[in-house]
Amino acid sequence: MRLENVNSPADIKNFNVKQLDELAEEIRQFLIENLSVTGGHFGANLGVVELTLALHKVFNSPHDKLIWDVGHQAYVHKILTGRKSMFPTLRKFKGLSGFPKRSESEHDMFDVGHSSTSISAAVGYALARDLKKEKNHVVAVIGDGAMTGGMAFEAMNHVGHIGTDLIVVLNDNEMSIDPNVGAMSNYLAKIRTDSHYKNAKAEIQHVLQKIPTLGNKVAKGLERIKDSLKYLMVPGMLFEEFGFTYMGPIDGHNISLLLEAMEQAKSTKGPVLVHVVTTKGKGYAAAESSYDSGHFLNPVKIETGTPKSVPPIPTYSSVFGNTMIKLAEQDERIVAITPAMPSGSGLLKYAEKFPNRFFDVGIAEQHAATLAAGLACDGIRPVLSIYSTFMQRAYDQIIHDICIQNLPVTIAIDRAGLVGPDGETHQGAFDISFLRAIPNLTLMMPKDENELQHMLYTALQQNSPTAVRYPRGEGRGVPMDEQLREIPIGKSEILREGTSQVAILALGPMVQLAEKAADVLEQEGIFPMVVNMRFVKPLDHELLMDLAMRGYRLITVEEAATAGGMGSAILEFYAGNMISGVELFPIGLPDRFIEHGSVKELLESVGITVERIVEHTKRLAPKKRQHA
Ligand SMILES: Cc1ncc(C[n+]2csc(CCOP(=O)(O)OP(=O)(O)O)c2C)c(N)n1
Ligand SMILES: CC(=O)[C@@H](O)[C@H](O)COP(=O)(O)O
Ligand SMILES: [Mg+2]
Repeated sequence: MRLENVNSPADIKNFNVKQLDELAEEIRQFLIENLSVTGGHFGANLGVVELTLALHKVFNSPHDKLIWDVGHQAYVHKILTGRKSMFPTLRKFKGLSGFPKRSESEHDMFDVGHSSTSISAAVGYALARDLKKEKNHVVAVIGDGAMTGGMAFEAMNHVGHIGTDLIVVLNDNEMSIDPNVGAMSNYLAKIRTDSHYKNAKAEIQHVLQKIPTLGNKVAKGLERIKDSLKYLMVPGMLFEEFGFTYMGPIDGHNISLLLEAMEQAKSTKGPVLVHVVTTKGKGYAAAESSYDSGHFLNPVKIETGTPKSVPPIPTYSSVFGNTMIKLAEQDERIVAITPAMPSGSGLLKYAEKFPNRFFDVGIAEQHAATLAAGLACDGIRPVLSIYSTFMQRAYDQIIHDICIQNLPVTIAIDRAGLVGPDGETHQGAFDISFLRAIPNLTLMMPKDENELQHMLYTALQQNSPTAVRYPRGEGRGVPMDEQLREIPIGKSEILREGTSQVAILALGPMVQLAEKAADVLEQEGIFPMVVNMRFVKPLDHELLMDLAMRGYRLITVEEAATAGGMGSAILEFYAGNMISGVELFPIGLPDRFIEHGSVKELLESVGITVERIVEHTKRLAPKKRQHA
């Protein structure tokens, strides 16, 4: 067993190829054993075992800087940098993060989780090195999916301009979370598969150099031929035109070829791109073949495949996907757009049914939003399906391209609220705060999966931008109405009238918490009003006015940043209408980034609990007059 003696990159520096291959198999076994218990990004990590070994053999982390893109494939990097004993706590509360984090290790150069940031960060490190006149290697490891992200091209454009020494390792496995899409993916496939590309570059350059330089005219003509030959024959020309020296494609599971390539990259001046071809899920058949090789929550289930005895409670995403099918059947103007998350967003069945009305644009949230705007300008009803956290990438496009033009775009915001194990980079904490300030935009959230389908239907009846936010995971298991109905915009739903002059104003799944708190309070003689707020914008002004006039004290509960959230909006409403003296206690996410863990643990850690709602409702409820 070699792995037990590997606790830092130094421990593999003297390994030969055979020993590294043996270690690779032990690491694969380690991943399978550990991830079948903890879950995590299984396929991506199985695919980079040899690549990560080669990187840590050739480069000297942390003196040399290894920067991971998206970072979900950095488990092997963590195993080699002294954290293998922490894997039983992977993605657990207060345990090992699923992504590189500078606070976790000196070998983690950049906190990641959102795609396509690695080359920009690497340029930063390279320029810092140059400014300090230091000597080290900077390596960005980016996947073919992440390479479809615009930021990657912004960074390559800059690198090509400054020409600093930088190595980009492109890990090409033809997969994003789902199969990769786009012209970039097709381009890479061509390079990958065309055998004659293998040594074309060397041969071409050898032949071209042999041609004697003749008179000016002929030379110019030859130059043009050389260029067109290069375009035809030399792989990676796209990257060469960005100023990179392209090397590849290289078998990403052949350690000796990888070592050779990394050594060559190390000794090449200027920007270098090493194109490595791997198989996602390598070494675990089910992960190699399955769509969901992006991340298995528990690979063991694949083998046992034990169906659950009780039909599972549908997830919000699956209800979204099923509702999209229903709506699209009724209205041929409807199309669905996803930036690279078809399966996660519940759109696979929809895509099968309506292939011409489904657009997976790759990791390109900005393009996805403005694409929706363009479609809406010309009579189409686009539904932009996007995770709350990734929507942060498209904020300007939502303002500038969708809302200023007041276009009928529906934004289906999935993963709104805490997502749990993915941690700080993925919590859907901020969308209420950054969306509700935008004029023309309607923002609503259902209390359960049944109300989600009605809200989606309602959104598509509007002629203006409408966002529906809903959480990750299962709904409440409530019955689903057959007939979809329109919910009056800006109208909340009073679930319990109550009699105690205190109201709990809850948003989305927080309604469930509010009702549990009301049950506890009623045992103690306090009968709060419980409201399913439904809308963050526009608020139910009539209800809020009525509560103020009747002297109600208010508790707001939202699984979103308190700063700028629904509670803030209500306070602004009262202030803006010069209504003073309304006591309101906002319960929401605190002013810090929320780490990884289960949603239940995280809610408790931030005080979004039944107990805290009870505590503050009791504090605010008017005291009963003691009878003499
Ligand atoms: C901005 C952004 N959009 C979407 C995602 C979701 N996401 C995580 S990994 C991934 C696919 C990355 O594919 P690739 O870079 O090829 O890595 P692989 O999983 O194939 O190793 C996506 C779309 C993200 N992390 N960030
Ligand atoms: C790494 C990444 O960004 C995605 O794989 C993300 O982890 C998916 O999240 P869900 O599991 O909520 O679909
Ligand atoms: Mg990939």
